[in-house]
Amino acid sequence: MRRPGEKFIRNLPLQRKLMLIIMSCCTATLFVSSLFYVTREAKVLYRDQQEYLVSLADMIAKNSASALVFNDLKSVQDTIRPLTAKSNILAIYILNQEGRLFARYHAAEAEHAALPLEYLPDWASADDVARAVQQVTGEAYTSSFLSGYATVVQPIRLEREQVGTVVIQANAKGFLHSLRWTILVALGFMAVTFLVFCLFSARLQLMISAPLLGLLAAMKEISAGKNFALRVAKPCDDEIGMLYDGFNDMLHEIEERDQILRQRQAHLQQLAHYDPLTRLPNRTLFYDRLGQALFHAERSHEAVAVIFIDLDHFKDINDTLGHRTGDLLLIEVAGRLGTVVRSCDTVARLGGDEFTIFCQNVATPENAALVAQKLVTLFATPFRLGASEIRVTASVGVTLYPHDGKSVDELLMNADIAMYHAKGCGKNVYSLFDKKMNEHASERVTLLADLRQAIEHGEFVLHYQPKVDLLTGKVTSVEALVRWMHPRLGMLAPDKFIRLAEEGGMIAELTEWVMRTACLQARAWQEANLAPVRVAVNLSPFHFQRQDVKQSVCAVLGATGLDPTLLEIEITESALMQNDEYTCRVLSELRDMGIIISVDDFGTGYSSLSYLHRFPINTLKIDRTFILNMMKSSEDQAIVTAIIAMAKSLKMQIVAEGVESVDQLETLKDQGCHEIQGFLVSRPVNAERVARFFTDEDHLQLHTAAAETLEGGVARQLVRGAE
Ligand SMILES: Nc1nc2c(ncn2[C@@H]2O[C@@H]3COP(=O)(O)O[C@H]4[C@@H](O)[C@H](n5cnc6c(=O)[nH]c(N)nc65)O[C@@H]4COP(=O)(O)O[C@H]3[C@H]2O)c(=O)[nH]1
Repeated sequence: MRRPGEKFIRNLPLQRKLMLIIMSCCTATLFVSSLFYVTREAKVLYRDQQEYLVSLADMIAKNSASALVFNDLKSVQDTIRPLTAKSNILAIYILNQEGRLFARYHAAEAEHAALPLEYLPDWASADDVARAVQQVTGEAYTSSFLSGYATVVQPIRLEREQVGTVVIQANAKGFLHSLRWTILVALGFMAVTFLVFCLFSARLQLMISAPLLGLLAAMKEISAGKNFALRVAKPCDDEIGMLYDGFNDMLHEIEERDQILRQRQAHLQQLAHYDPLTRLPNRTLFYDRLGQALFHAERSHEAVAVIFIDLDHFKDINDTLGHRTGDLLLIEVAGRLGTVVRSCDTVARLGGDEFTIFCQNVATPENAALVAQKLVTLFATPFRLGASEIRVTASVGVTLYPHDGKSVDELLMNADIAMYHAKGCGKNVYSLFDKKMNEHASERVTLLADLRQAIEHGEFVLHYQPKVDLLTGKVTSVEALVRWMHPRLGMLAPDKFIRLAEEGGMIAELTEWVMRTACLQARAWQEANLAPVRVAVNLSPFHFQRQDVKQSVCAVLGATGLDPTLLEIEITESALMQNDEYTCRVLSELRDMGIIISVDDFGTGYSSLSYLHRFPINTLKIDRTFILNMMKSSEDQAIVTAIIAMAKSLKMQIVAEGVESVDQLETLKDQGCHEIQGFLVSRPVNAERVARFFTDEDHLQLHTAAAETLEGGVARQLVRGAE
């Protein structure tokens, strides 16, 4: 337990503590040395006094011994009289051999009550005198000195025989006087030395405490200003100097860590608020800024336009040209978007190929539309990425505060809906938000829920479209195309729900159902003794993102017992490019099993024709848009010619999709296309109706003849009537 004084001392400032220590030590030393000095001086004085009295007593004893023997009082008195003139001698007593008072002499000054022999009468008995002398002798000199006098008792001897006793009593005035002076000198010395010590200790404590206090001041300054770049100048080379070195080292360390911390904080700040790729504000910062802009707009009654931009077919670019190119494109796009808006507006990247912009103080919806149009036009110029040039378009959705919505979430949702609307309108356009779009959006949500149920309840049917060999006119295979028998909306085409199934994560289940049904159907045709017909099934690119494509195909083949050579798998160009190595491996394995691999919608993607040979592809299906336009566009005609030539050189089968007219058929035939698929032969029809095509009839001859003999429109109706 600490004592209160200890606590008080501990809490004293350093300077005071040092002063206290130095002064305590000095005072104690002074006190002890002065005490020693005074004691020693007192002893010397005392001894001098004593020796003086003893020498007087000896002298009296020597001079009065004979007179005492002869009882010569007068001689004795003569001997002692001169001594009594000395100021310090109070009384002298001579006792004879019997111990009785023989002679006495008192100093002239006033009686000294303390003298023990003073009141002894002259006739006092020897015993009384002896007792009085005994009492005097018994008193220590010291005490008698301190009590104001001193007494010396000396025997008077004559030839070794004691003939009397001399008692001298003296006052201690001289001794005390000298002692006082000695004490005064000691005190004076102490005072002067103390003063000198004070000055010295003040200086000394300053020498010790100043560097420490300097360090303390520097520490306070650093902790107040957080300026870790500050350094303290070392005042000396002792332990305190080492403390300064340590302090500086520590500051250096802290400064370095502080710098790293600041850099990391800045980096984290950047990561938290900015998109690392494009350096545009990210979703968090955009939400924050838009929130503030809306707050400001509400107070100043201004309108704010929120714009959602989504690149069209960006995924295909990523899949076919690689993610590096995709990233470079996004950076370029971000740069271009920044050129359209004012400095007070914000361009952000929400993720993927989605960008958002808000423009403050938009006077009218027309102004917002103007900005949106500018944004769409931005994409008219191709993007130059290194050596290659990429054309990409964007769909833009615009919504207005406060007209369309008041909150950040609402506005972004509206802009998103408007953007989807623009995509639905054929992409590369902008669309202003309309409340009706919301209805579409909610319809989409309802349809998604319906789709989930449809998969559970099996509300799908397959239609089949034949592919016909251009040389023999016979059906080579049929493509299975799914339809949804919606309980409320009737039969829905795949474009109404395939994307939904992909986005809703249901495509794998749906594809498996399609594959199983198509394989079962092919088996059924076989069992009905029809010529073996191959069925082609579409595999979604999303399906390829799962790592079990082969497994699910094998499972279906195993379950249905269909010969793998009677199964064809159609995948789009983008699926082919998506995961190069994996896709290539899976397709090779499937082809090794005898399954035919076709590339669907060929020509719409970004695949480099030169590396097609690396994939295990049997067939290329030229996209129907080229077939549709080839009779009017020489460019499309050239593309079709090039695809056919290239496929031939790679020893691939060529199928032209969407053949509707005899002209198209003839042209394709002339160019050496192998097969056609299209309304000219048949629309997709149910299993029962498609089976009619599995005879040996030359379907091309049939349709061509019908088309040639009748007027174009009627001919087509007839041709389609075959469905
Ligand atoms: N204008 C015109 N169109 C023609 C002609 N001949 C055929 N078509 C249409 O072209 C589509 C051919 O299928 P696709 O290119 O694989 O394109 C398919 C395919 O990509 C996808 N799809 C269909 N069924 C499935 C499926 O089971 N799974 C997956 N993943 N996708 C499917 O939906 C797309 C559209 O299918 P459908 O609406 O059945 O549309 C079919 C067919 O009706 C023609 O002469 N003129």
